Amino acid sequence: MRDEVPVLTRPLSVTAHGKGNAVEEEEEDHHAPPAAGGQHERVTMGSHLSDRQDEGSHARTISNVSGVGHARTISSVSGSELNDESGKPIWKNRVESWKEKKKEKKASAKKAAAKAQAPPVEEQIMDEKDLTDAYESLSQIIPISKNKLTPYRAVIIMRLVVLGLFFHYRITNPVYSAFGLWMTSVICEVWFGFSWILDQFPKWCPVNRETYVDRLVARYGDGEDSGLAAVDFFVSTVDPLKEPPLVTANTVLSILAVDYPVEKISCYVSDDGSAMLTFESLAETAEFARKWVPFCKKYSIEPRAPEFYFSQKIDYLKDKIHPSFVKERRAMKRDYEEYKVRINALVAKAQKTPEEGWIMQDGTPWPGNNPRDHPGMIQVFLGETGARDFDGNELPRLVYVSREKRPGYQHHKKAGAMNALVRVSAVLTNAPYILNLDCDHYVNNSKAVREAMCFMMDPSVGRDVCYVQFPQRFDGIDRSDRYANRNVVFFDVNMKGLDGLQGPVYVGTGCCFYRQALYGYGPPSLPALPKSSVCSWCCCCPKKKAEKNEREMNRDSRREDLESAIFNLREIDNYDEYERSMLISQMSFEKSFGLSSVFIESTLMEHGGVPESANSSTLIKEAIHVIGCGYEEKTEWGKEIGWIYGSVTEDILTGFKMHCRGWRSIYCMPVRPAFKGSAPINLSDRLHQVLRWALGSVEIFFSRHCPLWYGYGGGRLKWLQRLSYINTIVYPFTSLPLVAYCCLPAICLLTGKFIIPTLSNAATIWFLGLFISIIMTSVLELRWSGIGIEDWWRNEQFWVIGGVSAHLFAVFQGILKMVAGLDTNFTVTAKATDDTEFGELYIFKWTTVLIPPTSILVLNLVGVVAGFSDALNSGYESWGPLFGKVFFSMWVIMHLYPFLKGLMGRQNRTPTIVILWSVLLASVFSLLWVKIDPFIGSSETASTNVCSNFDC
Ligand SMILES: O=c1ccn([C@@H]2O[C@H](COP(=O)(O)OP(=O)(O)O[C@H]3O[C@H](CO)[C@@H](O)[C@H](O)[C@H]3O)[C@@H](O)[C@H]2O)c(=O)[nH]1
Ligand SMILES: [Mn+2]
Repeated sequence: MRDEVPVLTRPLSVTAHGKGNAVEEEEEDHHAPPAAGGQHERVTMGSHLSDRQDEGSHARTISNVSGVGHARTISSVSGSELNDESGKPIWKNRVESWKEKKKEKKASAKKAAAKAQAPPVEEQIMDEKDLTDAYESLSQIIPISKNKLTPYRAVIIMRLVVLGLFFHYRITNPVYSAFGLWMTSVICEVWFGFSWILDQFPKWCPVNRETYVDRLVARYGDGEDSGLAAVDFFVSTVDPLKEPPLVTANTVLSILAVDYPVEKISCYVSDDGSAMLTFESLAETAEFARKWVPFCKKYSIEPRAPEFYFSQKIDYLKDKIHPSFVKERRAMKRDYEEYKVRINALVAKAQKTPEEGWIMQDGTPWPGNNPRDHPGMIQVFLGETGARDFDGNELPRLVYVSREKRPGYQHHKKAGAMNALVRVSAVLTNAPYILNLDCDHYVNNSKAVREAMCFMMDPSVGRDVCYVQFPQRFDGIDRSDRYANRNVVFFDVNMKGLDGLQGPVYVGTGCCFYRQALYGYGPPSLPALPKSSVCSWCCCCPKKKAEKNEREMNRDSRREDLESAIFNLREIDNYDEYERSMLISQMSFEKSFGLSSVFIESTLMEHGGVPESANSSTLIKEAIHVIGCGYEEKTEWGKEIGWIYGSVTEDILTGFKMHCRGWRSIYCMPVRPAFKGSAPINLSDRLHQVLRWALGSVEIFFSRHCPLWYGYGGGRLKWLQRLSYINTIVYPFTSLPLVAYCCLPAICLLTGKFIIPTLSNAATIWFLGLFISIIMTSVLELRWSGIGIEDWWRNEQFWVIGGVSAHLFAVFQGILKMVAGLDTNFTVTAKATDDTEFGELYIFKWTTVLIPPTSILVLNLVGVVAGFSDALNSGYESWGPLFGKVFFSMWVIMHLYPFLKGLMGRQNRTPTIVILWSVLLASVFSLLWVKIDPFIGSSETASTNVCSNFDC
């Protein structure tokens, strides 16, 4: 057979299979050593597209070997031989015997279980201190000092009290001359107060953590035979034109060079666009990695993404730098430039699709020519059996995966892609941990995996940890971070707060999962819930909730069965193939996991790994099977298992489900950021990103997973954690009162009315008190979190900008989607490619999202002008109330200022024009105002108000 198929010098063929399309043929001796002088030999489990002639016969073979066929054959076998004398199925006996054994075990393990019941943070701190004597723990909670936290909490309580008194005052003192305005403003204020509570209280007990990476090595060893757990990296990419291959390549290279035992790392790249460009550039990247990885390891360089490494300035005069390093670095840089040229050539070639579609280098058409209708494709590069690096060492396995897509099948965007990877990786490598990254998030700290393992592999911490989330950090953001791209307040304040509760939310990238947690089970140390313990506090538990609870119960008992299966597989050495499959199908795992017994079996292996007997060609076939477009039909994928579908922010939903099951997550912030990504820095792209996130939240709000009502019966979500999840899904709705509130000052200025009546002494105190407590909470928050005031202010500004534009649109789109079933598409955020520094910042695309903030801005500017001209006309006594209103209006304008800047584009180019226009507009309006003045009657009443300068 080997003679018939030409030996590939470039692995430009892929394994593709599906619905009678191209069917692959396995290279029989794939374990053969790399071809002599095969500098390009990178195929490991690689395969060739079949000889067209025996396609038919081969297709039959496949369906015989694949899990589907297998399971079917088995279930048709008559049951007699599988039953014992009493007619009971053998597997059932085994389950029972196992359950008994487990009971015994449980009694002895009770103590341990009691301790593992996730004690509150304070206790945990104590515990950990005690434990340091017994053994060195791999991480520690560093509590925030009492003298920072206590005043913070005191001020929060104070603010809450003052807020109550303030509302009391506001509601009992209506402004009859402007009742509508007053009413609107009070409603808005009540909503703001409510959303403040949602935002504030989850930050009640923030924590910091510290990891001890060297202790990890001390405990588990390093290198080939260390006890470190394996990790499967997932990288998602969809559109090589928006997500440049070079960006993805850098991510991949940084993963392959990560500081971790090589055979424990695999990198799966999901190509949702089925682009030959992505595939070919991955092949180039695998080749380049053979030079790049040994270089990184030899000199311990950081970061290990070449683009970012070489753009760093290094000081050659530092004494530590070795001359050989300088030489090699220069050579490496040249190699990288050449590699870049090759990638760019591929990109250039890919700009125009040939009419007959893409042809691979071996002359066969690219199976993915139609991205909406193509077979699943898999190609393995490097790895155990593949090409070695230039020093002769093994490299991590790199797998290209493009899941099957067919018209009429939902593919569920990123979540669907991730789930396909979960299954492929389970079949091929089955690492117990999964680390997922967006294509533009490279590994910035080569110890990142070790950092995660400090939690995951620590028996005192890791048992109930579903994931370790790292903060998202970014490159290439303008120094002042005009549009709050860094999201510092979220990543350094809110997330630390959540870490003190049940753990940070999952943000879609830079997150290391425990694979078992993705399979829909609860944490191991929590017992199955007894029926009575549910709803201990919700006395009015309706029937529906009880039903839900029951479902949860069933899951837990199913888990028991699953565990029994694990037990069986381990206890019995010479178990029978048929019996095993019987066990699996009988226990209806297929209903949740789909029809792949290979995959289901992999889920039974808590510590990962593939069975040694497994033959790589059957594994590849099975891998193709599990990325089929119909695989998830009538299963629980996306509902209970894996990444959860139903929202464009699949990340929030996925993390939420895990927390509901009682898992906890960990927030890990190494000093050197673990991962770094890019963010859209121009206004329009940024607003669209925020729009998508907000839309995702609205989708969750209207779904069955709404945190307001989901998961009470049997759920294990802590209530402050729930509050925070509620906050993440209701925040877009704050846009409605926000728009109203931003228009109010302008309307007041134009009509001469005001929303606050004459102030009494008591009222002045409440206003002052509120004002001061707001400032104080912010200041104290800055103090414990260590973020800068500028970051905080940018966040405030962008909260208003996003609120009156993107969030508003998200609310309407979300409602439209729910009512009319209109679907919105996932617009991938464009990644920065512009070489000029911050050139992106000034790109300006006009979109409808910009209309509301522009109108609000203009309205307020006009209001201020009108107010002044009005005051000029009416004399001295009207200046008092004017200042109150102008202050109010300025508050809005100040918040929208970055937006104004964005509208103006590059400042040093267009200032004159803009100034001209604004002067023109302003004078036209003020002149008009003086002439017409339609509100002359009402301004009399307004002028009697002695209004304050304090507003909120
Ligand atoms: O059909 C799709 C669409 C997107 N993606 C990938 O999803 C990732 C995120 O997309 P991007 O456009 O970069 O979105 P961002 O707003 O930058 O991403 C943030 O927000 C998303 C939720 O909306 C999360 O999924 C991301 O992890 C998080 O970084 C990228 O790697 C894409 O390649 C797919 O794989 N398939
Ligand atoms: Mn992104």
